[in-house]
Amino acid sequence: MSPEIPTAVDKSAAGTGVRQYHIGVAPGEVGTVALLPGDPFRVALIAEFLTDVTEIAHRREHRTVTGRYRGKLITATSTGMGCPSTAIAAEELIRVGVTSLIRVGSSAGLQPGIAPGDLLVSEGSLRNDGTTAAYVHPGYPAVPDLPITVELRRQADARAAAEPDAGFRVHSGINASDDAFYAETPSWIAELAGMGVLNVEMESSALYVVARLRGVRAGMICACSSNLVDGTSVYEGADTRLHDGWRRSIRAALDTAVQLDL
Ligand SMILES: O=P(O)(O)O[C@H]1O[C@H](CO)[C@@H](O)[C@H]1O
Ligand SMILES: O=c1cc[nH]c(=O)[nH]1
Repeated sequence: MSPEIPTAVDKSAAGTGVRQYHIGVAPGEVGTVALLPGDPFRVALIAEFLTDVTEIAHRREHRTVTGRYRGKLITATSTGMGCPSTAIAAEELIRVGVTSLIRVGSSAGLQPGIAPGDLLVSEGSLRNDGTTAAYVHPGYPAVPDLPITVELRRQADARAAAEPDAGFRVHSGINASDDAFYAETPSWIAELAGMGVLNVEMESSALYVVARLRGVRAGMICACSSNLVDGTSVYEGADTRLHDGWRRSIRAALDTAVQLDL
């Protein structure tokens, strides 16, 4: 029998009600809903839609602003790339009072016909990451909040209807969350596509699992950056379609926050 080792720190209780160690945000500085891009530079893009913008903190990859959209207080915090930093950002935002988390990401299409700039609403995430394995059983599903998901789809469709000549489409389905961008081999991409997985990104599985475990709501809408099966790519060279997709996904997330009063 191994001896019981006493521990001084219980992380499940650590840091509640104080300025957070990684994201640098304190209770009272955030709204109840947060939009989560991966890239700190896209926090500024979200801020363009807000009034009364205040930068709260910028530590490591986590930049946070608050502002108002149609009167509602909105927080935007970047997660950085991948599940480890996303889980930290989600845990710390929840500790300071956020109850709804909407990722506004970029993601690669895995089915033919998904084009750069198209909008992708997540109905669930295949957990190909290490972080969620530290939290839950292998069979535990990574699923978003249903009302948020349905409203994201409705708002995305409304954006497409409002811009009939813009040439983008809306898709929804299961995505994968991979840990390793450059370890996505042709055979892994084909396997995901063969299972009907719609798109791949790197954060939503952690976001959904942490949200479920902590009793808050989460969802995701992405803009397509490239298509890994038909080869339409914006990885090499500038392309305005991804940027336009980000703006539309942010608008759909903000309107979802207002419509559901998150
Ligand atoms: O643009 P973001 O939101 O960071 O999302 C995608 O982009 C990064 C990879 O290029 C990963 O973080 C992936 O999930
Ligand atoms: O956005 C992403 C994430 C994973 N792999 C990709 O090709 N793109």
